Amino acid sequence: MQKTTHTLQDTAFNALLIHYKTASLRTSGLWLLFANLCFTLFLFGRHHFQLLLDPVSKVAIPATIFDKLSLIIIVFFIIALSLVRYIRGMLPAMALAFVTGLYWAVVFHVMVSNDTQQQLVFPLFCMLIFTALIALYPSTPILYSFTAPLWLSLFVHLVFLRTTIPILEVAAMIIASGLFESGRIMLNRWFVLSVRRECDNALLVSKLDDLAHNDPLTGVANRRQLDSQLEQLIAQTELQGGTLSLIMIDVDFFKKYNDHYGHQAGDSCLISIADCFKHVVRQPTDLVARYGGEEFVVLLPNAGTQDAEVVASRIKQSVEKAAIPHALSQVSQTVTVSQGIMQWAPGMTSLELLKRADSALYQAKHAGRNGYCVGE
Ligand SMILES: Nc1nc2c(ncn2[C@@H]2O[C@H](COP(=O)(O)OP(=O)(O)OP(=O)(O)O)[C@@H](O)[C@H]2O)c(=O)[nH]1
Repeated sequence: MQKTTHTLQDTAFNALLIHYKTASLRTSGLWLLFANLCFTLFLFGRHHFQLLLDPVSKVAIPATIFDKLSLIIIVFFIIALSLVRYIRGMLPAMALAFVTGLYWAVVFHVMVSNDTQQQLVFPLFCMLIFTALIALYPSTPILYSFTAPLWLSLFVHLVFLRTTIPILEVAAMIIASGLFESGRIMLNRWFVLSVRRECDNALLVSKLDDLAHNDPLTGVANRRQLDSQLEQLIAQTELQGGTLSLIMIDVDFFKKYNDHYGHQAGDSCLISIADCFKHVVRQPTDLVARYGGEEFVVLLPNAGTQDAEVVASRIKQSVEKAAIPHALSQVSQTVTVSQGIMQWAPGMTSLELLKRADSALYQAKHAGRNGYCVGE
């Protein structure tokens, strides 16, 4: 039982985690693509910045292949920005992240190969990976799809394409990697923890709601829910017209049952009887409630006396079919119930309706039990 509850809790938690991951990645993915577009625009505009900042030297940054493809790249980012909300599933998201990361890896390669632009690479690399970290930390596979080509291109360049390995730059890259990975783990833990808290709170609220509205033994509605539902139904029927009936049910010779079989068996008997009631009413409009002790009430909206009598006879049959042995009953060898039916009439309060149903039940008891009487 406890294992089942744990599995249900885990399932709820996993569903919530996926929901929040998707929602968060959808928003932050947009932001990341926008940041990428800004970085790209900066790169394409850097010739003009350079000339603006240093007009005397007139040293222009040489154009690369990317400057020639600038329009295509900007259009790619704009399309990706407008498509991001339609992305469903992990693979397409990873593919988009990978293509974007690959684009930057190639950009870096071109920049590193071009001597005058090398100083831009490391700051741009750091900005990109930390921007990606902020946006994509809820999903490690998507984050790594984006950053893996970047790490790889820088690593290959530092280690294989240089004549001597630049120790300082390698050290800076290792520090950046350490900060990135520890930051990712920390942010991810906070994310999972906050979703876990949210899930626990939701479960707690649902448990409290259950306790506030349902009877803990039988699981049917409790007196509080019955009272509020009855008031609502009376107000509704008064306003819109229509019919409303109520059946009050009492288990026959239940004191004797308890005395003979014990209180625990009495509890099990009440659970089985409540199950019988639940199975014979219309769902979800009718309401089965525990009125108190071994008394139950069935509320039947849009039902007149005749409909209620049909339900009462179904209840009788269902309880008989359950065949719960009752050695001390004077009317049967199994547990039986007596029922009082009352139809609501205009002007009748909920208290009056319950009182009249109770009188009808009293009549049914006097008439020999294991049956029902209709109140007036
Ligand atoms: N096991 C159990 N017994 C309960 C519970 N609530 C009430 N009872 C018992 O139900 C019995 C009700 O007894 P009575 O009101 O005398 O009614 P009865 O014995 O059914 O007699 P009749 O209604 O005349 O047929 C009492 O013994 C209560 O202790 C419960 O939650 N569990």
